[in-house]
Formats: sequence, structure tokens, C-alpha cells
Amino acid sequence: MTGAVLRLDNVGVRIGSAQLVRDVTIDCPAGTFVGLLGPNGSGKSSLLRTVYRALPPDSGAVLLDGQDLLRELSARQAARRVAVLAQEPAHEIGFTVEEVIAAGRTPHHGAWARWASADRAIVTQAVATVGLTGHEHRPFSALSGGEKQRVLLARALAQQPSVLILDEPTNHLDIGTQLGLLALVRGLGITVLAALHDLNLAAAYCDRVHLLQDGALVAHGTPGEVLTPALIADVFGVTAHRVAHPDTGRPHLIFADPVSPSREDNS
Ligand SMILES: Nc1ncnc2c1ncn2[C@@H]1O[C@H](COP(=O)(O)OP(=O)(O)OP(=O)(O)O)[C@@H](O)[C@H]1O
Repeated sequence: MTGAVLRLDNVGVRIGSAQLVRDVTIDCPAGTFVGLLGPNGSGKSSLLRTVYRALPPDSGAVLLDGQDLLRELSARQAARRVAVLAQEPAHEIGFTVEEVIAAGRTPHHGAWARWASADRAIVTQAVATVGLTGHEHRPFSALSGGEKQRVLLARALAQQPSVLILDEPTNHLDIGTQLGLLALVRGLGITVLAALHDLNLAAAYCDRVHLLQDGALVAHGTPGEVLTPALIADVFGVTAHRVAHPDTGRPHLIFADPVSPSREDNS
């Protein structure tokens, strides 16, 4: 799999009279892992939805290798190139693990076309990559939240996209699986745009990060440039101390508990 160049060019999102996102420009060079950060309700999911065509931008455009994703590519062409692991709970009731993952091949040949052996090999590989070999015939609805997330990642991998959109992909995952998922995705070599709440995961895995507040971009750059205690205090309203990760040298944040001092005073 190879990455595409993704550009969000002055994207605005409006639903009814609410302007959810204003004039956001984000460049994701091919093969980079780009983080989208910001408090609850800052517009991250709304922005990501424009990239996987769940929501049309109200202004601006989303460009994939220079082509307008909405106006120059068909839905199927876009689906061959952009996969998503979204936040919404999945309701694939009645399907097995393997059937859910196999749906990732649909944009490549249509729902009713004959399956090639290459399709089966891609699905088998995706199942193995997320560590679900042996679980192919289990009902999807009977899986735990974390197992479902791995199945949906496998479906996205089976799609063989050049851009992967992740919206809070580590929800429901234990720490080992969180790190494993992000390392796996980073190793794919495709372009990734990921909304992340965990700023330390963003610092560890992202090449660049973009910080949203109230639907507008307030900072962008490397994690080291953006994740400063001053900006974190300003945007998230918390005190953070920043240290260098002892192994990687990347920024690592330690958050202060604002309740602690008064507890000590009262004891
Ligand atoms: N369909 C809609 N109609 C009206 N307002 C909406 C709609 N969808 C989202 N919003 C509002 O838009 C704002 C941005 O929501 P969005 O889900 O994009 O934020 P977010 O940064 O992804 O939040 P979170 O971190 O909580 O997932 C919120 O105030 C939300 O209530």
C-alpha cells in the first residue's frame, strides 16, 4: 500500500445554521501520520467526515493527489482510496467477523461480483494482521468493544486504501492494543489523518499535529512545536508539565491534578 497526498483546503462545515468548522487547511504529505487534536465539540469528527464523504464541505475542498474528492471522484473511486475507522458504534448484526472484513473489498469490484483468490488472500492477511485468525466465523455482534474495533480496522486494511482516517481509534482498547494499533497503522506507509484525544499518543505517533478549537485551527506543526504547556492550558484548561520521553526523546505530558492542592490544604 502506498500513501496519497491529502489536502484539506480551506474547509468549512455548516449544518443548518451552525458553522461547525471554519476555513481549515491541513496538508498531509504522502505516507505521513497527521494528528487532529482539540477539546470535545471542537469539530474534529465533522472535519474528518468531509474526508470520507459522509458530510459535504460547505466551503473549500478536500483534495486527494490534487483531485477534488467530492467533485472529481465517484463514490466508488473515493472508497477505493480512503478508508475510515470511525467512532460511531457499528451495527453489523447477523454478520460474521470474516463477512464484515470482506466488505472492505466491495469498492474494488462491487457487492455481487465474483471473488478472486486475491480478494480472499487480502482478507486472510487483514485478519492475521489484527490478530483475529481463528475468530473468522464468530458473530461480529458477540465481540467485545475492542475486538470489534480490530475487526473494523481489518476491514479498512482489506480496502487497501492510500489514506486512512481514524476517529478516536483507541476507544475501548487496552493500553497494549492501543500502542499496537497505532504502531501497526504507522508502519503501513499510507497517509493517516487521526483524531486523537490522548495527547501523549499523538506526541508519540504523529509526524505533525493540528489543533482545533471551536471549529477553527489554532496551531499546527510537529508535536514538539504544538504541545506546549501554555497552549494546552489555553485550549484544554489544564496544567501540563512537559518532559522528554526517556526512550524516544519525544514530548511527553504529565497533567497536574487541580484538585490535589486543596485536598492537601483540607487534610
Ligand atoms: N448534525 C449536527 N447538527 C448540529 N450540530 C452538530 C451536528 N453534529 C455535530 N454538531 C455539533 O458540532 C460541534 C462539533 O462536533 P464534532 O463531533 O465535530 O466535535 P469533536 O471535536 O469530534 O468532538 P468529540 O471530541 O466530543 O468527539 C459540536 O458542538 C456538536 O454538538
